[in-house]
Amino acid sequence: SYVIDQQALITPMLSQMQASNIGQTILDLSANTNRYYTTSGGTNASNWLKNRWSSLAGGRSDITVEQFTHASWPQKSVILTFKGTDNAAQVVVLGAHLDSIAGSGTGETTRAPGADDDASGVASLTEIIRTLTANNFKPRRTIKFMAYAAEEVGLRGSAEIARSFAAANTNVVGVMQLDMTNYKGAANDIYIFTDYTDASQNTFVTNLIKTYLPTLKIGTDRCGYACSDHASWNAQGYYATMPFEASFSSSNPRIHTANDTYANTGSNAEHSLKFARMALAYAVELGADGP
Ligand SMILES: N[C@H](Cc1ccc(I)cc1)C(=O)NO
Ligand SMILES: [Zn+2]
Ligand SMILES: [Zn+2]
Repeated sequence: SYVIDQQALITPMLSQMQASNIGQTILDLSANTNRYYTTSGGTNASNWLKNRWSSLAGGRSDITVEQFTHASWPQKSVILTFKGTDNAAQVVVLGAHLDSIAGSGTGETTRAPGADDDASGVASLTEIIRTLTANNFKPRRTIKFMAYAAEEVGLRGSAEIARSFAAANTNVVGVMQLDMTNYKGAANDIYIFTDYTDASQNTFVTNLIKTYLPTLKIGTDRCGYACSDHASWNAQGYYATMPFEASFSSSNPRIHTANDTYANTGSNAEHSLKFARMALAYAVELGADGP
């Protein structure tokens, strides 16, 4: 039931969220030569994020941070879990991908900052976690934040995780993917992608934006292929949504090159902040439902 009724909790949190925090995380992540799934940079970024999210979790016993080991490559995915209070069996997932790429020959010394693709998504999730923990937020449902390994090489990290959740019959009630949130290439602010996603959840997210971010303009588009990790969850029959920075034709032209930098998105994270706020509202509204 996509009821929107958490305004008292959400509205004050939205004003605490800051673009500068998102920008700093983008810089921290893109400081690695690259975050490719087989390089030391890719492993370093995973370990750095695990530590970063662990420090945000503080000493709370209902928050855990883990690294998901992938058998056939070194980069681990990072998962932070808010265990639900009285409806913990139902799970909400918010994801972004940790890895970066600059051409098929990416190796140890290849420069791939991946500031927009997808440090911007991981940084948006990080600002949500910071805000939720700062407000001692406790959801009724379990909420999992995921930074996937190996998205650029075939959505491989999210595919393994989504398959393992399906195999365990985990009741994931909804998934949101944030991949590329900081390049405002088109007229509208947030584009809801309609392929490999769920129509009724897309409507819910549209209503969240109208409720909590009423000045933002909403567009829709489609990729025409499985263009990010939401497709891994969709493939397992889970409801997914991917809000995206621009229309397909106007998306960031510098991705997958050494020029996908924070500076090339204006050295600010104002566009990402819209996505972080929308995704916080998604997490809190969906996380608020009882059994
Ligand atoms: N394929 C996607 C990039 C991508 C995704 C959606 C759109 I619209 C344009 C470009 C990718 O590289 N994800 O990491
Ligand atoms: Zn990419
Ligand atoms: Zn991406």
